[in-house]
Amino acid sequence: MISDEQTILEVKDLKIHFKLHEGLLKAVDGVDLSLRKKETLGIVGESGSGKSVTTQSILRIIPQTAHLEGEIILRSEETGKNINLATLPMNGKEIRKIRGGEISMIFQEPMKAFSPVHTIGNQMMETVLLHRTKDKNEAKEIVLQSLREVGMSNPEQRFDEYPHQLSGGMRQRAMIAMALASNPAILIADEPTTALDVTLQAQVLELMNNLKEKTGTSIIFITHDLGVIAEMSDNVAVMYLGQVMEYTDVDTLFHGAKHPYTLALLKSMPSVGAAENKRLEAIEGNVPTPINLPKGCRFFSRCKLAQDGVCNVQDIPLVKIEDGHYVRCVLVDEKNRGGR
Ligand SMILES: Nc1ncnc2c1ncn2[C@@H]1O[C@H](COP(=O)(O)OP(=O)(O)OP(=O)(O)O)[C@@H](O)[C@H]1O
Repeated sequence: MISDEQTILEVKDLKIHFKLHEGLLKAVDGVDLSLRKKETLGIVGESGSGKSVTTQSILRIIPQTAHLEGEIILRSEETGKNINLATLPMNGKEIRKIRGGEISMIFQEPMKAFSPVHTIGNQMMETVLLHRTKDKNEAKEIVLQSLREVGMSNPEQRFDEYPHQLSGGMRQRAMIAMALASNPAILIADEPTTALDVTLQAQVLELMNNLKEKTGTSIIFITHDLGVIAEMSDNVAVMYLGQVMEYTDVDTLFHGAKHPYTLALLKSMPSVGAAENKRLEAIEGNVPTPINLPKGCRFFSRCKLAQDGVCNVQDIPLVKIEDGHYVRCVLVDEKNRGGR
């Protein structure tokens, strides 16, 4: 994965396991990611692939019962230091300063971000006073400016309103305004538009892209929707059962993907302007629970190309097949070597 002086976040061999009665659930099992300045990294995969747990671990908001291993290195511009977020105490001062400061998060459900009993303005003020300025007048100006930037009509009035008084779309905008008011280096967006109708979704995605252009914030965008990936991402990590199966730039994802799982996801995606009779192929079967998984490729049980004795013998590494393009599949790896 590209890692250079532009890299601001690096996740190395991240593992998040939960001890359950049924066995060890490996929600995330050896994930590497890298995020550069001004980059949008899309993370895509079916439900249960480990997208949320991966990104929640960056902010250390996973349950205390989770066992976390690996490194999450933030190259902090604020302190000029490399900080391993994986080793910070979960509710310590350092991570609390980073949460909502250098790294902000937005969710599918804005009510998760807001408390119902405080006004939008007060909640945003609290964030700004904690992370940007101690001056109340200046903080209020920053809050109003953020509300204006996300296209909120009548920001002065919105300032004094409670979250439930806003429409769904406006709440989503308010949540983005709150996340950006602290001027974060990184914004993590976990399915922020999934609950919105198509028009609102397009508006919110455009808004995020515009704000990113303006502020230079890097974004990690989680979705199960490849259409959204196309709209938002520079690079993409395709996840399945706690592992990155393919990692590449967005053009290569749509025009030169190699992993059978990525190809299956692409075939299951309705494409705009496609012939009406184009058949969509759902991926057969369900994502298994990641407990007591057999050796070998995680996608083995659902892969149409799977070869017994080849794909299920040993764990498969993520292999670089070209600059910036990584694939976790022995068949692709063999073909690639043979082709040289
Ligand atoms: N607190 C928890 N305790 C036990 N298992 C968990 C916990 N949180 C998540 N998991 C399991 O970890 C795996 C990954 O979950 P995660 O929510 O990260 O997937 P996801 O790709 O984000 O899915 P979705 O798109 O549905 O949010 C799943 O098998 C899930 O059941």
